[in-house]
Amino acid sequence: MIITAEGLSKTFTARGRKGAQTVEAVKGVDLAVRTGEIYGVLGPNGAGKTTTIRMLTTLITPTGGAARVAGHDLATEPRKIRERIGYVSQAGGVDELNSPRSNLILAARLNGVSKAGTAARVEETLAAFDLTEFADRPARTLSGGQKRRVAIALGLIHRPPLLFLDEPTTGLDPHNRANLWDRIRLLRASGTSVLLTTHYLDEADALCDRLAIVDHGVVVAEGTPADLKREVAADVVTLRLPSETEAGRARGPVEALPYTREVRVDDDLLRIYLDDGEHALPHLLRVLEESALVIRSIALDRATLDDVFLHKTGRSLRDAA
Ligand SMILES: Nc1ncnc2c1ncn2[C@@H]1O[C@H](COP(=O)(O)OP(=O)(O)OP(=O)(O)O)[C@@H](O)[C@H]1O
Repeated sequence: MIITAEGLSKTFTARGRKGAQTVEAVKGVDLAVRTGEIYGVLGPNGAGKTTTIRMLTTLITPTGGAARVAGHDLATEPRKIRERIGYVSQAGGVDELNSPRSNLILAARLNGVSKAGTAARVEETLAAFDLTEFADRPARTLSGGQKRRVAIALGLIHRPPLLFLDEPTTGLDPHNRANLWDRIRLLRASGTSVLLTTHYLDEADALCDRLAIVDHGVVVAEGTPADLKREVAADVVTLRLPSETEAGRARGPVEALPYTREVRVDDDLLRIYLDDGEHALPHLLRVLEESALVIRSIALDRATLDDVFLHKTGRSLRDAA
């Protein structure tokens, strides 16, 4: 394991005009991240993802719990941890007035790359992130995607075995997101372990080997994307009925069917979780017709991580975000 955390927690005390207020940002998180995997922490805004990353990267002290990161104890060996990790914050840490090359030279020297080795390391890193062409322009003149690549290159200049990425693709267009996903996969292929936070369902699904879904400072589910979805159901049939009352009326007959795993009513929508939607659908419709229920529309989809979030928290991650 490259990261293990047990009961990690953080309570902030914010002092305002109304006196001191405490916020339990993280409430006892357990994590086990394997060496060489891309591990995702998925959750809505305010779930405690950044706070968790800031604790694991030694930037803030936990209120409770313990962790080992890259082979060292968080409480007693923070300096050793810092030598072995890279961290790319949401803000990115790129000095906009300076060029990618100067940014990288400074990061290399700050992170203990030898003076003699710095020039070659910087050139390699610029090339690996397709930055050579813009290496000497002030970073403020770069596009969002290019700037993000500089930020990640900065986190990797000292070749850490573990990289933390806080919301790496937020604000990027689909092309740049896909490009960054490929780069993160290349990192894994070269043996680097990656912990990233995201609130994008598709990102967690497509990119992460395993993930923790967090909400209100706790882990509500943990596993591979496929296992998490399988736990809920393979398929989701969504039926739109004329009203919420009608949807409620449909619930009983549908719940009674042997292959139904779970049914949710959401306004005039009836969401039915089951394992073989294609085969169940004709039967399902017949049962509803027998109950004289009118169906306005039908959709059959594979279960998503949003269904997992809904199942665990009662809310959709899309709404929660
Ligand atoms: N320094 C602080 N003082 C007080 N409260 C804080 C502080 N930092 C974070 N919080 C609170 O802790 C909670 C978790 O915040 P955190 O930034 O970890 O969430 P997040 O999941 O990373 O959200 P986002 O996706 O918006 O970055 C929030 O309610 C936030 O307002």
